[in-house]
Amino acid sequence: MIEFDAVSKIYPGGSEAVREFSLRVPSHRTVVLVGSSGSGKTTLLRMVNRMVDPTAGRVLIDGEDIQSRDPVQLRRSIGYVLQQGGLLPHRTIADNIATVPILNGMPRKQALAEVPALMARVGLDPGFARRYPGQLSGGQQQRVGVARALASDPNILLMDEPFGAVDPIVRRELQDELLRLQAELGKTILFVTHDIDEAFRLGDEIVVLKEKGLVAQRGTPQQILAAPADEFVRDFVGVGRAERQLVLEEVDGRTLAVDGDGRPVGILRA
Ligand SMILES: Nc1ncnc2c1ncn2[C@@H]1O[C@H](COP(=O)(O)OP(=O)(O)OP(=O)(O)O)[C@@H](O)[C@H]1O
Repeated sequence: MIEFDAVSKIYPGGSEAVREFSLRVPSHRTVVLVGSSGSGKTTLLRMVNRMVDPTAGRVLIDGEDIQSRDPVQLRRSIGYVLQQGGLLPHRTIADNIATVPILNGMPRKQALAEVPALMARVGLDPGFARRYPGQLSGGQQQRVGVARALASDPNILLMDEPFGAVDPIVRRELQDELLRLQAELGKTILFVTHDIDEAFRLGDEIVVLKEKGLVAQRGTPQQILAAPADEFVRDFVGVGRAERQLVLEEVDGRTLAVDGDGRPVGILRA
C-alpha cells in the first residue's frame, strides 16, 4: 500500500505544486490521478520514488515512511514508466530491459536471459531484442518501457502519461495490454493521465485533481460518472458530452444504445 499523508510541495523558487494531499493506494489496485496540466500529478507520482521530496507531510509504503529509505535503492525497487519511454537510445532493447536487474546485482547473463520472457509478457516479439529504440514504433517503445519497469518484479508501478505520445488506436491497444497484465500480475499501480476516458478504462479508483493537487472527487468510475461532485467534475468528465448521453432505441426487435448525436454505440444483450 502507498499512502500520501498530507503531503505538500513548494518547489525552490516558490511554485506551489501540491497542497496537503492525502490518499491511500491499496495493494494490487490501479489508482489513476487525473487532472489538467499543472494540477500536480507528476509531482505526486515522483514523491513515491523520491525523485521529489515533499516539503511537508509523509509518503509511506507498506506503513514505512520512505524518507528513511535510500532514494537510489527505493527507485530500483519501483517500476517507473514515462511518456517518452525514457529508453537509452544507444543501448539495445535487451540492454534497456535488463538495466535495473543488472544495477540490482543480477549477473548480466542471467538478466539478459530473462529478457525474451519479459518481452513476450508485454506482447513484443522477442526478435526485437537486438534492435535499438529508434528502430521501433512509438507503441513498441512504450511496451519496452513497461517490460523494463517490470524487469525486477517490483510490487509498485508508477506510470506517468505512459500512452500519451501514441495515436488513439495504439493507445487503446496499450491500455488493453495493461489491463491484461494487471489481471495477471496484480501490481499496485499509480497511473497519471489527463485523459478521463483512459482513467475510466484503467482505474479501480480515480482521483480527479484540481490545481495544486486539490481533490475534486475520488471514487470508482461508476461513482464519478453517476454522481459528479460539482461543476468542475461534471465538466471534466464531460457528463453533458454527446457520447456520454446514451438513450435506448428499439430497432427490429433489438434494443440499441444510441449517443446524443444519434450514433449507435452498442446493443443490449438479450
Ligand atoms: N522542478 C520544478 N520546479 C519548479 N516548479 C515546478 C517543477 N516541477 C513542476 N513545477 C510546477 O508545479 C506545478 C505542478 O506540476 P506537475 O508537473 O506536477 O503537474 P502535472 O499535473 O503533472 O502537469 P502536466 O500534466 O503538465 O505534467 C506546475 O505549476 C509546475 O509548473
